[in-house]
Order: sequence, then C-alpha cells, then structure tokens
Amino acid sequence: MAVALQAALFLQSNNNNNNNNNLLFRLPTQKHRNNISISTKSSLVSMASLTVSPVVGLSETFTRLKQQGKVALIPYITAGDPDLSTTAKALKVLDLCGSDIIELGVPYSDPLADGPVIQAAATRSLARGTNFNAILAMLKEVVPQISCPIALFTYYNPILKCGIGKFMMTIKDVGVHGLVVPDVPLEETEILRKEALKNQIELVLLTTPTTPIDRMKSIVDASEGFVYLVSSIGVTGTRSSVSLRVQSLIQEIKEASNKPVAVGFGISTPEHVKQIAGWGADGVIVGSAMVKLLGDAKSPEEGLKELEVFTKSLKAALP
Ligand SMILES: O=P(O)(O)OC[C@@H](O)[C@@H](O)c1c[nH]c2ccccc12
Repeated sequence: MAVALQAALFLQSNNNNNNNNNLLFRLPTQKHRNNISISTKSSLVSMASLTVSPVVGLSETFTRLKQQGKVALIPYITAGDPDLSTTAKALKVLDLCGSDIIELGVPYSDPLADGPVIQAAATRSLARGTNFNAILAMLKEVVPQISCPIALFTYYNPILKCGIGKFMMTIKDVGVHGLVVPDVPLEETEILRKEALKNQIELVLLTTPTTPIDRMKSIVDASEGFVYLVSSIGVTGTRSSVSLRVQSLIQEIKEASNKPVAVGFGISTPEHVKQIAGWGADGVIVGSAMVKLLGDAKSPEEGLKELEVFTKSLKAALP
C-alpha cells in the first residue's frame, strides 16, 4: 500500500520541482539494419528468410503511420517474465501481430510507478536472476528479427549504476531506438539528454493529468519520439474505463505541438483503444494487460498464444 501511495504521489506531478515525472529528449534518427523476416508457425514464430529492410525509429514510425491514417499499437512487457527466452518469443509475436513500437521493461526492485501486476512481474523476473546484461544479450539476438522499434523502459537507478554514457552506447549497440525513464526529474536530465543525443536514442517524456500546462509545454517541446500521456493519476494497472479527461488532454498537447501523442495507463480492451484513437491519439500503450497474460499463464506457450490473440484484438480495433 505504501508503495502504491508513494507511486500515486510520484505520478501526480505538481508545481514543486523535485516531484515531477518529466524528462527531456532528442532528435530522432533513421537506423538501418538487416532484418530477418519471420513467419508464424502455430503461435510461435520461426525464422523464414533473410530480407534487408530499413527499421526506423520512434518518430519516423509515427510519421509513417500518420501518412497511412493509422494509430500506433505500443505494448509493454517486462523482460524476463516468465523468462528471457519467452520474452524473446513474445517480442516476435508482438511484432508479427502488428505492434508498431514495443516498450520493453527492465525489471527493477523498487518500481514505484508500477501497479501490482507489473511489480509482481519485476519481482518474478529478478527472482529468476534476470539482469541487464542478459537482457542486452537477448536483444542483440532478437532485434534483427523484428520489424518494429524497441523502446527500453527503465527506472533511473540502473542507468546511473551503469554510467549514463555507457548505458546509452550499450543500448544503441543492441539496436534499441527509444528510452522511457519515468522517474528522472526534468531538471536533472541535461547529461541524460546529451548522451542520448550522441547515441541517437529517442528519449520519451511523460506528462500527466496533473502536470501544469506550462510544464506540459516544456515537456512536449523536449520529448523525443513521442509524448507519453499518462491517462490517469496513480500507478500502472488496468482500469475499467478510460477517463474522459484524456480527450481534452490530447487536444491540449496537440495545441502545444505537432509531436505524436501516445496514451498509456489502464488501457486493456479493444473498446479502450478504439475510444482513445477516436479522441485523436497517435498511439495507445498497453502494459499490465499484456504482462498479466504472460504472468498468469500455465505455461509460456499458453501465455504466448494468449498474447497473440489479445494483441490481434487490439490491433483490429485500431485504424
Ligand atoms: O500497465 P498499464 O496500465 O497498461 O500502463 C502502461 C505501462 O504499463 C507502461 O507504459 C509502464 C510500465 N511501467 C511504467 C511506469 C511509469 C509509466 C509507464 C509505465
């Protein structure tokens, strides 16, 4: 309860500078990489042939989708839950089922902005011995086999432990395009932005329903890739409905900038994604509902199958 309360306060960004949940970011870049196309075989995927196609970053993904009149589907899963080999397969399933960007969470011992589902996933993953190097090794293997960009999701502490410059170089080397760091205060991001810029990593800022308008504008100005609009105060976790406030928040952001806006928190049904797309969002982020499927399944294969069915249902509900 204490953690949830703390997280709720954390995400309710307010005027005082040391309690904000916003970051600043960088210029997108185009990244070309050999891409191994894969085809589904039952619910798992297998390598089919080698094709070369450019894989673009977050900003360019949104540009392409906008030209096609489409809205981005952005799933989040926790690396190493139930294990890294299943995470590797899940990334391919999510890619094959039409995900446009995938948020991959680095499990952390004190995920104060996360609700019970993602907290439990992080605990399970860490208990299995998942560590950052193992995640990197998995990504080095998998990223060339998927066609959508990966945005790594981590709290600030693991970045500091690794060293900011080294962290950025390392994730770039394994083909990560984006980065979401929910607990770095906007005022403390100068060095983070500089190193991200050097390594062509697009770093995404978050704004919330309680972020003062002026602060939201500085966040939107500085965000790279897209603007993460947190739909409701509190922690991550599925909600029965999406707050109607999101519609006006999307409009406020769009009045401030033409950067793509993706909405997250609580989204868990095709009806939710349809509603948010109808409000003009450029992307929808679904985390806990995805994580729950993998975490609750009787076997990894069952979890992957359910992930496939669920992802397809969300994709079908989006333009
Ligand atoms: O789990 P939800 O309610 O679908 O919300 C997305 C969320 O999981 C993902 O973007 C995320 C995971 N952990 C976070 C911490 C802060 C902000 C966002 C996140």
